[in-house]
Amino acid sequence: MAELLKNVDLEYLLDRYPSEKEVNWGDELSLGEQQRLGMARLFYHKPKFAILDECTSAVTTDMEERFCAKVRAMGTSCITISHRPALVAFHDVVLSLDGEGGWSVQYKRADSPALTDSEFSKKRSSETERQSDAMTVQRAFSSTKKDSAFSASRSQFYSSGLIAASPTEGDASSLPLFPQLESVPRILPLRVASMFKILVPTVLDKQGAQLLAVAILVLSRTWISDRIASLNGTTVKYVLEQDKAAFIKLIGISVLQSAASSFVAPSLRHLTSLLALGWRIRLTKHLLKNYLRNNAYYKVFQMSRTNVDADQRLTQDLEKLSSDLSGLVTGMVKPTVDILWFTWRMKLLTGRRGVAILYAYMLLGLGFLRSVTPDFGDLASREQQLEGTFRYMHERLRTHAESVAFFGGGTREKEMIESRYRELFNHSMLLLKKKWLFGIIDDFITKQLPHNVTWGLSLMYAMEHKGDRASTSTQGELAHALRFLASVVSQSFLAFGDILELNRKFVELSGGINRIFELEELLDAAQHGQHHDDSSIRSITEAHKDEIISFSSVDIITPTQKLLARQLNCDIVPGKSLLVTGPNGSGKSSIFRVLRGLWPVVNGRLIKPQHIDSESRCRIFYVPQRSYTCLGTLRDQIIYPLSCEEAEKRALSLTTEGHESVGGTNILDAHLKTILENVKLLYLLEREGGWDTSQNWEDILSLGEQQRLGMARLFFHKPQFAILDECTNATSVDVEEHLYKLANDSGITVITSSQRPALIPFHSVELRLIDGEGKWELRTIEQ
Ligand SMILES: Nc1ncnc2c1ncn2[C@@H]1O[C@H](COP(=O)(O)OP(=O)(O)OP(=O)(O)O)[C@@H](O)[C@H]1O
Repeated sequence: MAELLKNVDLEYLLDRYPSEKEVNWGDELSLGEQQRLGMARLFYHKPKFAILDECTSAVTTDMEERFCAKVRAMGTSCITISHRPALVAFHDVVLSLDGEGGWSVQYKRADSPALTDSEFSKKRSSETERQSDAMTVQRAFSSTKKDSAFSASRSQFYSSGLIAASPTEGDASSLPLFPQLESVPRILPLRVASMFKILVPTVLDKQGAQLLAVAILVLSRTWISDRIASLNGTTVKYVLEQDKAAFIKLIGISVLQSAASSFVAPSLRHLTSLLALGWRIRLTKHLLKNYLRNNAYYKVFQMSRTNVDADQRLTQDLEKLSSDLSGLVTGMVKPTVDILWFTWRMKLLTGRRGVAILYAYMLLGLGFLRSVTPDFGDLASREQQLEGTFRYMHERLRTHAESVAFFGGGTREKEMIESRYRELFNHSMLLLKKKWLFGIIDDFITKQLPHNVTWGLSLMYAMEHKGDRASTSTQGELAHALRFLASVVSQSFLAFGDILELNRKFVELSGGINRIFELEELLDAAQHGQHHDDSSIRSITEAHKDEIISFSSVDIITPTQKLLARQLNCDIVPGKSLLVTGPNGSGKSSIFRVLRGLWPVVNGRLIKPQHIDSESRCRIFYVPQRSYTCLGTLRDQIIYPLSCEEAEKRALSLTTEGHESVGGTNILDAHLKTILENVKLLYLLEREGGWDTSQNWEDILSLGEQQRLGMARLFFHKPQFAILDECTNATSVDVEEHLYKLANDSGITVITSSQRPALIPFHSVELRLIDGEGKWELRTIEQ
């Protein structure tokens, strides 16, 4: 394994991750590192044929060359999809598709005539834009036919002068600490208190009124149960006395009571569900407020020490918590009211002695049950966590379905999913077993044994009852009282059982509360951390001429405390674009993370214009390495992160007065159409059926198309500074140059991370990250 990693220059990963601990590789490795790991996988499998689909677009040309040479030496035939003309030297056949049904095959044979420049230009005049894209690689193929090496890179035509460099030595132990996202956990009662503040801020609000209605319905249900219990006893009395008239009257009352009971039970269920829904909305709103502010979602996933499954907590856990809570309201009010009510009834029937016996039994039972109750809170919380992991595995498969299918990795994925499922299954089995065993004891103490107590109390009542036992009326009275007593005692025990059940529910609920409020505290910490970081970033919001991005002695450090650039000093002024270069994993994207405020400035000073100016225009816009398509229409893809209304307003503000009658949407669409034309994606508009088509854009657009859409987004926002993080590496060199020219012409100062020499002419300054261990150099690019 070490040898394989050495082949792809990744041996340092062995030191960085010495233990077998599971790491979120997608988050912690740069794209170039991931691509190199992919190549290591290829060297491990040594196949006869390899399909390489733009899989080295983020590594340097040198490294790519080495890979190709090694794959050849292995005897593997490659089918490569690439926009890099340099790669054609390693291939014998080129298949060019023009995206409009046309294709051509060129063989690398010494006797096959190469297309001359004049032939290319002749061909070009009859080409559509997309066909001309396809010619780039063909041209490169023709020109490298006889060379085995790469053509000289354009970089050699540029000279450079040193402006600044990293200090030579540095003390690793004096590195400032990367602040981790951490919260001080609060104790459960405090968490419960803040939950109630969110759920029921005042009795007069909607949820307060619903709570009150639930309490009233519960009270009436107890009263009706009492009436029914009393009627039960009276029926026996009238049957013994054979009093027909009284019996019919009783039936009438009973029908009325049943009707009331039928109204109360479903209404209570309905109100409980309403309450749960209302609470879920409140809690979700409360959490989302902080979750989606100041990039807290990013910090929770990337910068917290613990693995927080925020998605699971915000969805399923929240739903369970709110329904459990609303269930608890009825579950709590009912047995409390029942116990009080029936104790009073009991006292009337059996006096203090009966009540004392009942309570003595209840307290003993409760004490015993508490001592044998397993920790259902922890068990339930662990179950929710395992459910979250299991769902995450399926989500990952959905996101990476195509890559997994290309690898034929179904069996391996099945194993991984099954191992998570087994964990969940085993835990659920354990929980079920504990619930079953506890249920047996619980049932015995709260439901079965109490019969004996009932009998004891009945005997006590009968012995104390004075009267002529031979007379029918006394017998009827006694029968009535005994049935009533039995009902009262059994209702009391049911209530007692409910109270014991409450104990279990409380413990379970505490698990849910802990999970949700742990997230709430982390989000809170993320918000406060943000303020703290901001204080070290001085945002300049003065006149235009002062707008500048300036790093002064800023250490770039990863969350795992690895130094990438020591005391970086670098100024970016409008009109002087910066090119950031360096090997994979040297920290190019990390500088952008610090600049965008995702990672904190741990020391030194960073000056940058405010992200959004007073006219809500973006000053610094970021086009990421991994393209992002949002949910929504084609229009939404370009105007993201603005909403349609905001974009229309902006389009209107850009136009002259005469256009106002045309309408915001039309003006916006006309503007967007020009942008699509510029990034050579106009065909999408026709193909997808207009601006309002909603698609799963990530799946239906190729990577290159997604990258061009990303650039269209940049041209729509037209910021002062644009951070372009290898965001055009899946497009052809021609298109890439065209896009950079457009950015230059639009007055956008770009800060680019790229491995492509062709982009050098578009920049004035180069920041070289030399070894990914802190060394850097700032150089001018002289053309
Ligand atoms: N969230 C993180 N936690 C820990 N380490 C990280 C994290 N993100 C990046 N790194 C590490 O920091 C180093 C620099 O990463 P960065 O993404 O800045 O590289 P890069 O120069 O942009 O690479 P590439 O050319 O491959 O895109 C890498 O070694 C990477 O593994």
